[in-house]
Amino acid sequence: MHIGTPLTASATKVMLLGSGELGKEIAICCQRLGLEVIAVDRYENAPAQQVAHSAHVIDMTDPIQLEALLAREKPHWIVPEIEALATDTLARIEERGLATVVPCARAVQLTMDREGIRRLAAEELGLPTSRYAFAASLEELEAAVKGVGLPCFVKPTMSSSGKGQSHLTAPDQISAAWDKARSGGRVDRGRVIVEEKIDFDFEITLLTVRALDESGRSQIHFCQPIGHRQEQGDYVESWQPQPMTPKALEAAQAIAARVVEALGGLGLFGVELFVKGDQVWFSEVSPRPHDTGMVTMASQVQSEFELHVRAFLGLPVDTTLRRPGASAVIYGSVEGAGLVYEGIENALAVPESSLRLFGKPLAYPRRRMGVALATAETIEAARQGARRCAAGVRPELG
Ligand SMILES: Nc1ncnc2c1ncn2[C@@H]1O[C@H](COP(=O)(O)OP(=O)(O)OP(=O)(O)O)[C@@H](O)[C@H]1O
Ligand SMILES: NCC(=O)N[C@@H]1O[C@H](COP(=O)([O-])[O-])[C@@H](O)[C@H]1O
Ligand SMILES: [Mg+2]
Repeated sequence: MHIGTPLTASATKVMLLGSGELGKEIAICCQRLGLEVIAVDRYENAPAQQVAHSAHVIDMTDPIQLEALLAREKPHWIVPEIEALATDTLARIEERGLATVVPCARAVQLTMDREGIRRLAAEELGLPTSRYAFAASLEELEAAVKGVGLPCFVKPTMSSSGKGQSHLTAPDQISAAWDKARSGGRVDRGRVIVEEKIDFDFEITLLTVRALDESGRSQIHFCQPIGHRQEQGDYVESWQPQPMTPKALEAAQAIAARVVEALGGLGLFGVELFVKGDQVWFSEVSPRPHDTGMVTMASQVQSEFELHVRAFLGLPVDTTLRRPGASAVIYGSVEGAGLVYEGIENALAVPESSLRLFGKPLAYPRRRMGVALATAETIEAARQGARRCAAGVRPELG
């Protein structure tokens, strides 16, 4: 299928690389449009694999395994869902015209690595970011922290959801931060980024969609900003819309548009920004739906997942907010296999609430196992609703 033409019987195969909670919703949206979904992940029975036509378990960072699977399945679209992938393999597949990588291989390559996206944003595009430096040894890290200044963050160059991340307030924490970054990322590349801590009023995810218009030209669409609260580098609560000054919104949209245009391709991007008054800093970007954007399943006419799928298929998109909404994370709380949930009747008694329990086969206390969603007349009421709904759900070992 060529982008912009109706779906045809000859191009209907989507391969998801990563099959977590975000992939599960992408899979459902693809299936609603009649596509075949092949869900791939590093472990069996991952959330998207439970709703896909077929599933594979491989090490997606291994180019040989990934290439062999792609050669066997021959998908028309490859939809990366996590960062840790053999992205050079994806670039080769795209170059040879064998499949469309969503949004494009370059965007996936640049964003999998904090160094790639940070250098693009700060050095090539000249966008405002925190001060930063990279380090490849404990000695280099000590020098980098000195240069950037305290307080700061140390993060593995390849990681997400706060994995391997440390917040440093004193020099004697540097060595522990180095060890944590090396062991806690999804892939140890032996390299870390040090970032100055930005003293923001709030942080947002600006979901930005690059889609085709009726004449086949690409166009940028923005969702309303999503506010969120993070603990230990991982999101615990999000809401939409996040009120901000017209100047800050304008700056946020200008930054997001520049980043998304520079990355290229069709799809939805989660642009993470820090805001203080009218001032906005670029933090990072996901070339795919964002965890904080799960709120859009309740708050928007089309969720971030539907927008992603529509955009890469060349279909029309609508980013309209339907009603103020919020999401609150449900953690595993316990460790073990086969989690069951008590209290769902009470949780769902919250007006305008709904649940997404992901079905991850294995729980541990800080693993995200589900989210509660709620809408209401006001943002505050929606946040309260989502929190109450989440608190009502009690994960237990079955
Ligand atoms: N330079 C910074 N200044 C202030 N806060 C920061 C900075 N870097 C990270 N944080 C805080 O830590 C959170 C997680 O950081 P970041 O987004 O870089 O990690 P991540 O592992 O990519 O997480 P995710 O995959 O969930 O986006 C941010 O949302 C923010 O709350
Ligand atoms: N911030 C990125 C993010 O939220 N990614 C989501 O978490 C899953 C991994 O969860 P797991 O670590 O519990 O397997 C990923 O597959 C994706 O859906
Ligand atoms: Mg982030």
